[in-house]
Amino acid sequence: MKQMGLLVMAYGTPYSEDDLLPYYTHIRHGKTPSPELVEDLRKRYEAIGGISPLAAITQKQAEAIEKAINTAQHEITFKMYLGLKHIDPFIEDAVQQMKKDGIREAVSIVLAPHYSTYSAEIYNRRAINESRRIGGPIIYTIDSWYDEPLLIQYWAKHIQDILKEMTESEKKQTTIIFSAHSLPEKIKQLNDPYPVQLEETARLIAENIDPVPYHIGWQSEGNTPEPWLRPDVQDLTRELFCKGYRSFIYAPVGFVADHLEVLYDNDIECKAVTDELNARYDRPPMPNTDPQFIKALANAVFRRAGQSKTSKVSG
Ligand SMILES: CC1=C(CCC(=O)O)c2cc3nc(cc4[nH]c(cc5[nH]c(cc1n2)c(C)c5CCC(=O)O)c(CCC(=O)O)c4C)C(CCC(=O)O)=C3C
Ligand SMILES: [Fe+2]
Repeated sequence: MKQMGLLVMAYGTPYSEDDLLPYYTHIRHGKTPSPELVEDLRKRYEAIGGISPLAAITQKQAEAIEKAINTAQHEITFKMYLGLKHIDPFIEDAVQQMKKDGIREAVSIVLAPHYSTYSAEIYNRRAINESRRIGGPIIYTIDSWYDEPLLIQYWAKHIQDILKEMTESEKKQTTIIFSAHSLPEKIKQLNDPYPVQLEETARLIAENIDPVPYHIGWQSEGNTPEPWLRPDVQDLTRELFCKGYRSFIYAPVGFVADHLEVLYDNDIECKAVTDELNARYDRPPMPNTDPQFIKALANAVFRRAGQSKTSKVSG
């Protein structure tokens, strides 16, 4: 049977408080953050329980994708390698390990559904550059998977679960806020598909649930002077409250796991706004290792492996 590498790439999170400074410095391209910024970040991690559950979830997601894809088909055996953006094991480490293990071809997937110049493009470029540098495996990258049917179904099911508990009059005052991580506004000039892909994810999910008005927002914007994509989800909540909405369903579909951006920026910061306004707050569970969600990723990987074969035969 054919063997291929499965390179699963994700953001990474500190494993302990000691990792906080090097991790944050890496995110800032090697610039040491001020003590105030570090303290602010430390407090946010503290508010969600000390450190993030993300490290364990990412590991479990990666193992689950490997298992799902090796169980679902018997043409190719995939061997999983985890490569992180901002902490070890780094993407480059994973590519080196694949080479050491004699892997000649690999499919890579990023644990973030939408393509952007700040996410998928960087992950994929780092993997391919390292492989070229060391003469490692050919890596078939996946740009995005924001419209995978099982991803859409996952969110639709969990939003519908919230809607079906509401009375008709409650539902009439409800809106859904679909969101992703904000990025510097200049991505629009680069024709980055990120905003359009988020809209498409929202539209597809909305098609599969009871009709409720929905809006697009951005969250977790960075601490820099340049303009970021807006509206921010908290500002948007106030604006929509003024328009008469009294119940808000937050669907942070740009993310796939329980981590700081969701557990703090949604569950603490957005919740503080809805509490202040005396409005209802709901946030569906994150996909984490939900089997249907994992299958969505396995499907995307398997399709890409198939394309690699055809492109080789024809090219
Ligand atoms: C697009 C995108 C995603 C989604 C796609 C993907 O997943 O790749 C994402 C995910 C995540 N971002 C994360 C953590 C952080 N991101 C930061 C800062 C930044 N993110 C950015 C972008 C993104 N980030 C940007 C443009 C900055 C500013 C950098 C600068 O200064 O130029 C900072 C610094 C402090 C702060 O700004 O809060 C932290 C701590 C965690 C882990 C959470 C945990 O540990 O639980 C996750 C999953
Ligand atoms: Fe980030």
